[in-house]
Amino acid sequence: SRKARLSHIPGPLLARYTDLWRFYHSWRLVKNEGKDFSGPLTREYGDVVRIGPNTVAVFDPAAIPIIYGTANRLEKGEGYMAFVPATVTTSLIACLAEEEHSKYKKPVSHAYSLSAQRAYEPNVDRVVTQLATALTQMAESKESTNISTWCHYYAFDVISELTFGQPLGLLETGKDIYGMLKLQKSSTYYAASMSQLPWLDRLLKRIAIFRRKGNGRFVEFVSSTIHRRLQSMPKYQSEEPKPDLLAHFASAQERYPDVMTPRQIAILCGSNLFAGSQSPSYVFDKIFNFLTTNPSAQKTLHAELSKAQCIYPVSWQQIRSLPYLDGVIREAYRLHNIGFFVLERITPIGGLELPSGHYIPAGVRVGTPSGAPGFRQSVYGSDVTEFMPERWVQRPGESEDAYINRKKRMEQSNLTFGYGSRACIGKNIANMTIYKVVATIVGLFEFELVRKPAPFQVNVKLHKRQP
Ligand code: HEM
Repeated sequence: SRKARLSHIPGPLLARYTDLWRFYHSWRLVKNEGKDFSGPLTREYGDVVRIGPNTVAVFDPAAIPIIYGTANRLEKGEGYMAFVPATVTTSLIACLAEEEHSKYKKPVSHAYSLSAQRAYEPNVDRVVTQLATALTQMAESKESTNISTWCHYYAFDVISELTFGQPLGLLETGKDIYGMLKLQKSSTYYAASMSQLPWLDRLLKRIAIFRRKGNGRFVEFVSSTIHRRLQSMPKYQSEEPKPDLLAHFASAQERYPDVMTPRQIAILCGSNLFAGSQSPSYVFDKIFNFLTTNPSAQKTLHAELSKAQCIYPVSWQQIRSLPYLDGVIREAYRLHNIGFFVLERITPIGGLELPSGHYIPAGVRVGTPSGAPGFRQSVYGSDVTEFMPERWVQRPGESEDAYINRKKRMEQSNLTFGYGSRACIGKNIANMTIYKVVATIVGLFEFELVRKPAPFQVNVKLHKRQP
């Protein structure tokens, strides 16, 4: 029986019998975002823990290449379907079979590459400038504001601008005009918990009310923008730089007419807007929570930007290797991770042997929660829960070699963007849009905290710095 097959893997008693254990914990972890859940679990059960009748969570970073590497190419588990609407089955994140995934990824992967991204930088600058202008007005009027919300607006507007050449308009209006922030919050709860009970997700999606396509006005805005752009799109040569992702998608239509249908292009754009704004919004929240409660860190970062003689909005080239800025953002990446969702894969015929020596039989859901490796005390030290940009910077007295090795270990014990063929396709875009905006607004403003921050509530008074 299933129970007996995994009886050699330790775990909470209830989890042997029901998925309700992980359902509950996943929901609770979204609520207590940023908490280290892996520490208590591994202290009690070790690095390989049975968290459901047929699900095993693996916390040993050495297992990451085995589970996610291209050598084994394990397929994704059904839990991923909870991340997409009922009618969408060809979104990259939810293509469970590897072959199916390659078919849909191949025509679009170039659009997300570093070389394609160079052409997007002016679009990012436009949106960064829009945010800086809104913040300048608030600084002048001396009103206090929630900087976390404004960065969330930026996250939506910038990804929308890069996807189809037009922002959603949240920064311009200063309002969540489509109710996206609320929708994103409820979707996060839904996906975190329903991914643990895929049968319930399937059932709910059969019920009419869950089959609605979501927020009507938003869907209409997105589809009419895409439609209009596709009608008036110039014909690009395949090597020619293109201003945004939609231009790449449209030009791939010629070479891959069966895959890049108008519907698939709409799916790609829609999932970009969601996947591309959700994690960044958590990252911004962490960054500004940290910087506003630590004025000395704000000073250090500002001093680094001044020394680099940054001109605002900063260029990507100018700031991509500033060590303290890099440390601030890497800490937010490491600590922002939400949820208990193991990036689940299905063990292949013949099962899977883990580096720890554990054998997992075939057909078992196995994986690591993306946030867990960043909380590894043996790699990051006993202060893992602290936001400490300095841990990414060379220490006084530390040799070059020792620093490189220490950093490499931290990078290897990290699953923020996933690993292997299913890793985040938007990582380069995420880096550029996040580094540029953080550097620009810390360069232009000083933030004074007006009350103790809470999740997604970082209320500040802004002071414009002297040029
Ligand atoms: C801080 C920012 C971000 C983080 C931490 C993040 C994290 C992740 C993770 C963990 C995965 C899934 C890996 C797996 O299932 O094994 C993923 C997939 C994905 N992300 Fe991101 N992401 C970020 C930003 C973005 C952005 C800006 C975009 C769009 C431009 C994006 C688009 C996607 C897509 C389309 C997938 C599915 C890829 C595939 O299966 O081929 N993400 N991301």
